[in-house]
Amino acid sequence: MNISILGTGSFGTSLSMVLDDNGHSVMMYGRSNETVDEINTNHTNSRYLENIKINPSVKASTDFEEVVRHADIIVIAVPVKAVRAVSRELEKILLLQNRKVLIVHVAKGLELGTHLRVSEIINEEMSDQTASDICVLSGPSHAEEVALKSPTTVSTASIKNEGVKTIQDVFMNENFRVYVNEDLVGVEIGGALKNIIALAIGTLHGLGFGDNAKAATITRGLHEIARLGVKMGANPLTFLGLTGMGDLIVTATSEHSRNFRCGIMLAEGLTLPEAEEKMGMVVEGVNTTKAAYELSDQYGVEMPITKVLYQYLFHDISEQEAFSKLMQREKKSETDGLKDLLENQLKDWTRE
Ligand SMILES: NC(=O)C1=CN([C@@H]2O[C@H](COP(=O)(O)OP(=O)(O)OC[C@H]3O[C@@H](n4cnc5c(N)ncnc54)[C@H](OP(=O)(O)O)[C@@H]3O)[C@@H](O)[C@H]2O)C=CC1
Ligand SMILES: O=C(CO)COP(=O)(O)O
Repeated sequence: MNISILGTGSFGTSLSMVLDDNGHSVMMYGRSNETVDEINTNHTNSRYLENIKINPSVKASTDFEEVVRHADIIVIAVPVKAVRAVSRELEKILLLQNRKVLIVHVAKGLELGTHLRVSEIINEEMSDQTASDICVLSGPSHAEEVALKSPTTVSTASIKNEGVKTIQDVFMNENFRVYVNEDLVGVEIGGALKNIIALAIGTLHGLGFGDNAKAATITRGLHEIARLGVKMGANPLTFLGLTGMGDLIVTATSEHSRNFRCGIMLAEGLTLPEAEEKMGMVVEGVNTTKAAYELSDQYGVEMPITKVLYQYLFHDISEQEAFSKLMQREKKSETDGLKDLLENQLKDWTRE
């Protein structure tokens, strides 16, 4: 098939290799002349994927119209804050070309202000005339490892449940396994909110906290992700899967993770803008912490780790204050706030 990837960052580039390996004709859209020239000439993308040779048949261009015209399937691989503008432009071009494509996005986060999930943003900007379905592809999948063909498993879900089979077929190979999931909300919420927990654990790591604290933050982090997700309509079981537990583990324990590394830099004393600047790549957990904090208020869901991280990032409370706030909360049962939600929601998802 003809597939175009919007974004020449780390993940878009690694996915271009998966798709090219699978025999598809792949074009990438990038806004930087330098990166596009490097991909076409040297078959590398040194800013985003060091020491990786990209398949020579992958082509890149700064001409958005040309890249869109190439495709039956479009992969949106830009940070969440760019998804609305890119989708709006895509809608405009596809209307001019009088064409309809299948959309799949890989962005993990929530939009600031609207709190929308990424498929909702795209759906607001695109019409039935241009998009046959809007899918997400998400799961534990660091770009650096995908590019090395290290075995990776992800899930796909979509608005109409129509395009997922095609997405599974075009991406899947012996090193890249794709599952279908019917729970779009859960898949997107798991992928977005794990970044908050990874940022928090990076900070803990940077401050020299031990493995006990990290395990506690992963476990309690998953609880609060599930609590919010379930209130938003997700299947509780999704949070035990690749896009919940799976992505949380990989992001919260890996030096590849930009969220984890950003947390370390904060613990070392860099300000948030300094840490983001030094990273030079997107740290989705920052905006998502703010959006999730506001959502937790809107849905009346307790999210103590998100709340404390929000205060630490945006209201300058010290690390010490942050962690004593978490540890000294009132006494609770471990399943408080989860049991009823899970039981009721699970019934809905298992009813035929
Ligand atoms: N990296 C990973 O391992 C994974 C990332 N993801 C998710 O994928 C999304 C993209 O991440 P990733 O590739 O890592 O990000 P990077 O920071 O590596 O790259 C972002 C890319 O998006 C481009 N971009 C930004 N704004 C625009 C815009 N307005 N129009 C066109 N292009 C734009 C950048 O272009 P420029 O270079 O010109 O700035 C760059 O090519 C994120 O939501 C991330 O959470 C998901 C799974 C794994
Ligand atoms: O989502 C990812 C791996 O699944 C990448 O995480 P980071 O954005 O923290 O690098």
